[in-house]
This record gives sequence, structure tokens and C-alpha cells, in this order.
Amino acid sequence: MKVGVLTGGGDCPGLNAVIRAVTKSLISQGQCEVIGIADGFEGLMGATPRVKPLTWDEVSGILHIGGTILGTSNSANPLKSEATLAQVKSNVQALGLDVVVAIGGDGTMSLANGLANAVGMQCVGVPKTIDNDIASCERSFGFDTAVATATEALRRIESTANSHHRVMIVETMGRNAGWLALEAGVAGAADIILLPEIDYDLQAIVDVCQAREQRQRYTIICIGEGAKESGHSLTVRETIAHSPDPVRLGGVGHVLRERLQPHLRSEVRTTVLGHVQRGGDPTPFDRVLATQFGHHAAQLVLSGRFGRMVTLQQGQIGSVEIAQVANTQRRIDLAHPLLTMARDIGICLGEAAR
Ligand SMILES: Nc1ncnc2c1ncn2[C@@H]1O[C@H](COP(=O)(O)OP(=O)(O)O)[C@@H](O)[C@H]1O
Ligand SMILES: O=P(O)(O)OC[C@H]1O[C@](O)(COP(=O)(O)O)[C@@H](O)[C@@H]1O
Ligand SMILES: [Mg+2]
Repeated sequence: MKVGVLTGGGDCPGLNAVIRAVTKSLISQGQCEVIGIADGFEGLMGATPRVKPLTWDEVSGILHIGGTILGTSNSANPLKSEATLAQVKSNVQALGLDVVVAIGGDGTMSLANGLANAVGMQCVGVPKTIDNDIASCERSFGFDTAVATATEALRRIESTANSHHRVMIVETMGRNAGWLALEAGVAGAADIILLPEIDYDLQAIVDVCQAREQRQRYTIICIGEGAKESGHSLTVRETIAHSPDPVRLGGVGHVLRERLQPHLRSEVRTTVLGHVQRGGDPTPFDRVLATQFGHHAAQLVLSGRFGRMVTLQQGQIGSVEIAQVANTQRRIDLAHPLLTMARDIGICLGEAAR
């Protein structure tokens, strides 16, 4: 078999570990020819496909390295026109690809599903994202590393908050899902955690900060970029016009600071963690998970089970139809035990007093 491998969407620690595991499994178990496609689906959209052979040697020594040796794109749109679709189809045929292993998030799975329907391109999906928002998958690799990075940042913020008796706001990524803010907030001992799933009440936050001004004299707020004040709109950093999912969030930490400062004696400061959360070497947990995912993707390829995405459900590696996860997102259920736990130990989730 001839198998293409690509990485799509925002990069994330552990991508190289998947590329290595899927390639080595396909070579050693199936004597497959494996080729890497550059910059996600973008590498198949030009007049000449941008590809390179993935040999055993090519993928050796990359397990622990962050980012992706293949490059990626989070704005490419192969579905944008009939001409682009025809170009992708002809490139796949010219390369003689039987199947493409697409390592990406919800956006990449939507494209894989769209291309299967439009031009019959066969895909096997591997879920990746620091946002942990892929449907039917309880843990995507990259998330553990991002939580560790954000937690470390919160720890550092706490010592300077304490010295200056300040209210410190730390903004995490995560798009419209609050997993990263919630887990980093709990691990980093945030006093207030604000999530996209729960619109926050400004007065509830003011009350906690004012009470802490009297006693502890500093407050740590962890806020997900997709959170918003009740009755207000999302904070958009920029809009990428040509992207199928054009909105990039970011900056709500600054918005909250402006709203909060007039009510408090303490100074308020904001740190937006940004892309530092996506960079760096994967944690051991993510290296193992990514290797398991890559290995399982190879098993799907070798057994001809195309159109499926690898998953982790109740601790077990398995797979679901890509069509089932395309165009869906996994957000925090309001009955999630971590939310109940947070409330019970006195963490404010920005909910209005009843
Ligand atoms: N809803 C969607 N439908 C189709 N394509 C999408 C959608 N959202 C994003 N994309 C495209 O999918 C690719 C990956 O998008 P992105 O959402 O950034 O990453 P991820 O795959 O990690 O979710 C990009 O090329 C993007 O343009
Ligand atoms: O790199 P960009 O274009 O600013 O995108 C930022 C977005 O990408 C992410 O880091 C990862 O999202 P995806 O997994 O969907 O690619 C989000 O948390 C963030 O909102
Ligand atoms: Mg996504």
C-alpha cells in the first residue's frame, strides 16, 4: 500500500511522535510506502503536490520534539471550489495514494469527511489538539503538555501576585471549550476559573476579589479565551477571511481587566499565554498517547478500515467514523464532576449568587 501522512490545524506537542509511530508500524508490519504531505491539506492543493518520503531513518529521533516535521496549516480550504477539489483528486491519483492518515482536530476531520464525500479520498484520522475538544475522544495528545505549561505559568504568576497584592488574570487558549482553562486552573490553584461554557457574572468576580483583598491580598483568575461576560459577546483577536473557520479568539483577559479594575483597590494585571501553550516538547504522557494513536491508525490502515478516526474512550484506544466527529466539538458538560469539585472547594466559576 502507498500511504500519505499529513498534519492539519494548529500544531501541538506529540505530532512527531504520531508520525514516527504510524510510519514505523506501516513499514514494519505492512511493508508500506509512506510519504509525508507538507502543510496539511495545503500540500495537496497546488499544481504539484508537496511531499517527501517518510523512511524509517526520516522518522527516527523525532519522538520528543515539539511541532511537526511535516508543517501544518489552520486556514487551508481544499473544499473551497470545484477547481481545488479536482486538483486534490488529481494529486492523490498521481501519487497513487491508497489512503491518507490525517492527524488533526475537528477542522481537519471536517475536511477529511468533506474530501471523502466530494472526491472519494480515503482517510484515517488521528485526533490532535491542545484544546481537547474533539468529539468521542476523552484525551487528545498535546493537551497534557499544554496543561503542564499553563500550570507552570500560573505558579509563576502566583509569586508575583502575592508580592504586589494584585489580582492577576491568566488567559489560556482552548477556543470554545474550557478544558485547558479548567485543568490548568485547578492544577495551578486559581481562585477563579472562567470558562466558555459558563457566561460569567462580573459582580460574582468582584465579590471574590474584594473579599480576598481583606485577607489573602491577592487573587489568581484563570480564564479560557472563549469565555465571555453574561450579556456580552466573544472577544475576537482576528478574522482570517480565507479560512473555513475564520475566527481567532484572544484578549478576553484584557477585557476582564478593564471591567474589573474600577471596582478594586488592588491593581489588576493580565497575562495572555498564547502560543507558548502549543510549543515545546511533549510530556511523557503525550509521547505514549501519541505513539499509541499512531500505532492504532496503522492498524486501521492495514485492515482497510478507512473513514475512521482513532479515539480514547473510557481509557481504551478504539475508533469511530470520521463522519460522526466532523463538524462537532466536545465542550465541558455542565454536570461534569470537575465543576462540582471546583465549586465544593471554593473555586469561583463566575456564577451569579442565587
Ligand atoms: N468547520 C470546518 N469545516 C471544514 N474545514 C474546517 C472547519 N474548521 C476548520 N477547517 C479547516 O480545517 C483545517 C484545520 O483547522 P483547525 O480547526 O484550525 O484545526 P483542527 O484540525 O486542529 O481543528 C484548516 O485547513 C481549516 O481551514
Ligand atoms: O495559531 P492561531 O491561528 O492563532 O490559532 C489559535 C487557536 O489554535 C489553537 O491553539 C488550537 O486549535 P486547533 O486544535 O483547533 O488547531 C486554539 O487553542 C487557538 O484558539
Ligand atoms: Mg479545532
